[in-house]
Amino acid sequence: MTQIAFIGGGNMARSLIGGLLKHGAAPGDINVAEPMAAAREALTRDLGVTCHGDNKTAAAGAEVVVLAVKPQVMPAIQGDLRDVLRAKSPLLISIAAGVRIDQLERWFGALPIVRCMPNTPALIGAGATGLCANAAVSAAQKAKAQDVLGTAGVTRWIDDEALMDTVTALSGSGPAYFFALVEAMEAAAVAQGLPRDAARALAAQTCLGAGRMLTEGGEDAATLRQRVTSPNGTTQAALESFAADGLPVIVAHAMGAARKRGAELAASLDETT
Ligand SMILES: NC(=O)C1=CN([C@@H]2O[C@H](COP(=O)(O)OP(=O)(O)OC[C@H]3O[C@@H](n4cnc5c(N)ncnc54)[C@H](O)[C@@H]3O)[C@@H](O)[C@H]2O)C=CC1
Ligand SMILES: O=C(O)[C@@H]1CCC=N1
Repeated sequence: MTQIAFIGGGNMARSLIGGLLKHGAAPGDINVAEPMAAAREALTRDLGVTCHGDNKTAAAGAEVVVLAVKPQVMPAIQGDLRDVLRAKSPLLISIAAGVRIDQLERWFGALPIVRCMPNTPALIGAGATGLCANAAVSAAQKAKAQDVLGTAGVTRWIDDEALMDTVTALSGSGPAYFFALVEAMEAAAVAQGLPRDAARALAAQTCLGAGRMLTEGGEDAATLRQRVTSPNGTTQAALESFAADGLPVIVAHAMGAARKRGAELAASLDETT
């Protein structure tokens, strides 16, 4: 089996490792570098993977190295990894928001690099990941990256790297938009008098059902929306209120802010490295 190293053992690493293990990867083939002792213990206890306090040891011998640290931490790990990466020239996969392939090449060397953007539903195998490769990635390595991220859910290759910040704004951050909408729906229902537990259960199941119809039914969101909307009915009243309050503009602004923040995160790293 492929030896995979994760640099950073936080939320996303845990989600991706969970997916790999569910799809037949052996815990012994996965090494994780994580500076926090409590996080290392939890990863070993819960997932059976081997954890290390230093990045170099974790990455040594790996065929695939997944960089799962915060964007701001990325430049700080180059010193640990540069030599070990040069020696073996593994496939480098970065999941960091904003961080560009040219920056990764500058910090870690001329390696096969895949920049990708997964999301937290990877934890339950329902993730969505956009991937973008540099020219050094072979067809076999592309398939390998697809295998690693594919265990977490749906994958799409993005040819134009500039669009990775849009992928981040759409599916990377998207689960949080969805949760914010659910919070608002629950709060409105409670304000109208519904008990909190009923509001929570009905909102969650509504979202699950709607999500499944989108992914399993083969019809687009507009068609499904129209089917709910009886002429002059309750849904029409709500949707007209959304439109009057500018929902599409609100969403476009929010996704613009997310995309801009991704580019800013990367630019701030150019200033310091
Ligand atoms: N949370 C999310 O929804 C998503 C996050 N991402 C990206 O994934 C990356 C990780 O995010 P999270 O897992 O949410 O963050 P996290 O904070 O849960 O995990 C980062 C881990 O890196 C460790 N770390 C810190 N310094 C380190 C070092 N020098 N060497 C090795 N490990 C170190 C931390 O102790 C922590 O456990 C970020 O770059 C983020 O942009 C990508 C997609 C979705
Ligand atoms: O908020 C963030 O920066 C990360 C990237 C996408 C989701 N979480």
